[in-house]
Amino acid sequence: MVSSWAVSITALLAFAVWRVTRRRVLSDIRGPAVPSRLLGHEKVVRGMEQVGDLEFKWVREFGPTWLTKNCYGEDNLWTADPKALQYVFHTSGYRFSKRLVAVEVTKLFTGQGILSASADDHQRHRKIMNPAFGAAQLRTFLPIFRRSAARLGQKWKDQLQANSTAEGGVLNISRLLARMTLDVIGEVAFDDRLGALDDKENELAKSFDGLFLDTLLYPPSWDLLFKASWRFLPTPVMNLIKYLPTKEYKRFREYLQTAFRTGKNLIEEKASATEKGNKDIMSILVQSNLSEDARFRLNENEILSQIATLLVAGHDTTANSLTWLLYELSKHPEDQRRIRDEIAATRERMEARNDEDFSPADLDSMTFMNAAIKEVLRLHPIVPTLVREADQDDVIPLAIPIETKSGKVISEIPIVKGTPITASICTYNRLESVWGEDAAEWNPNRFVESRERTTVGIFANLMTFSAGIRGCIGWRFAVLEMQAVLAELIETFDFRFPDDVEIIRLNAGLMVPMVRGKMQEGIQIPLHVSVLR
Ligand code: HEM
Repeated sequence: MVSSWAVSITALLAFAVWRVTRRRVLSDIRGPAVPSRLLGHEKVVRGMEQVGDLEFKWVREFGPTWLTKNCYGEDNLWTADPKALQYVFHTSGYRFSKRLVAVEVTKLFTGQGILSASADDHQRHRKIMNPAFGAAQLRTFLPIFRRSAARLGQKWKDQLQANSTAEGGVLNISRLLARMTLDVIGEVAFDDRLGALDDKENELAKSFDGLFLDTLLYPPSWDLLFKASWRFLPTPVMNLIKYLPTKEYKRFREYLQTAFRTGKNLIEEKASATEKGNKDIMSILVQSNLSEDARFRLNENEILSQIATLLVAGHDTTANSLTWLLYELSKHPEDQRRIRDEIAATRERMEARNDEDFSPADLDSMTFMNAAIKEVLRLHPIVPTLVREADQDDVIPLAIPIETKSGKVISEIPIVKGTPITASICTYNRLESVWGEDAAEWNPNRFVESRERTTVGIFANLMTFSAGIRGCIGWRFAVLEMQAVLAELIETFDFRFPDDVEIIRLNAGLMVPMVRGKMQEGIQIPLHVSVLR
């Protein structure tokens, strides 16, 4: 009896010492001085003048893995280390969950969809939706991407004619690009003409305009502290958060209601027309509701939530990336010309075959254009950070060892359950050890020259689409859409960066561009656009 007590106490003591040691390792990790006991680094991080500026500075000072404090003194382990990122997001499966705050905020504008689902539900959602995003299904979308890009081109020509000269003038390229990608997701996913490009008053597009600027840009201190306290609130109280009367919660509520209303109309219109075996998104969603097998069933709320999710995740992301791409090409006319020449050569081959338009293989064959797409996803990742939390005690492996405060050089970091890990995607995408000395510069050639690289993420060794089982389901969709739209726009227009404009990168949930000194005008990149054909 006495000996079993002694064994239990010894085991408990050993466990306590082991956990304290783990915590001590974490507190030995270097990081910037804490600016506020209550807010930790959260206020300075969310208030950064330009996305990534502080992280780029910290990586130079501490190496690619460092420690900051969250609100109420919670430790936050940041990493841009390729091995650590691959471990957390890919190798560990579901062992690193999304944090409660991220899940609850996501629910405010997407409901109970794939983005906010926890492990078991997520696996079910993903299994149901995966077939709609396969390579074969995607090929069938290409004509819609091309037609939509041509309609956007015509809109820009009309605007130029109305505002300046038929040959050219200055346009804010981001606004109609977002409207076009919204129409694309409507047509491709739900076989519906949302009409966002033609109708200025389009209800869905208007409920989306400036949504993230009004909700997630520069949160005040009280909001950071309030959200940090959510983990202590019981679920029934959490369920009331969406009814809070502040601007943030009101705007999210309005968007979700509009998206659900749109979704209900779509289901009513399309339900009778979908056939078993069809792999388009709407058919898959409608059929999943009828499934008798619980592993493949989505209830109505989940279907509406997937529609709300895809409307958000499937349009602004690609529009923003295309905006940054045209921005870089306007600043690098020689690269723009090289892409135009490549398109012209591919068009010649395509016409010699008597084909009417580019095939996916034609688009894939444009080496430099594809390098430019990869380069913009590297340099301007529109999701600059992702946060996860360890579901159990674990050890994070590092490819690039770091020196601790006590002078040790370590290549593994033991952590305790609950430790938040912030993946600095924008920093990983610019690590000199991975991308070379010019990692901070625009240089698509890095993707033309084949070099040995680390294996991280789902596309081009980038973290821009995240990695692993929760990585972007729409990455192939996004890449094909970017190829199709870019080829159309570069053939039709010449883009030049205007004098006296400075673009800044801001974190409004997604990384968005604004003009310095004109933030009240919202998201924009004004470019000088001239018509070529
Ligand atoms: C350049 C464009 C895009 C970028 C950079 C991007 C990036 C991302 C990232 C970083 C995630 C992970 C988010 C997280 O862990 O919280 C994600 C997830 C997701 N994306 Fe994308 N995305 C893009 C385009 C698209 C498109 C076009 C679609 C749909 C048509 C889409 C649908 C989704 C969905 C449904 C998820 C959730 C996946 C899951 O949880 O299993 N995305 N995306």
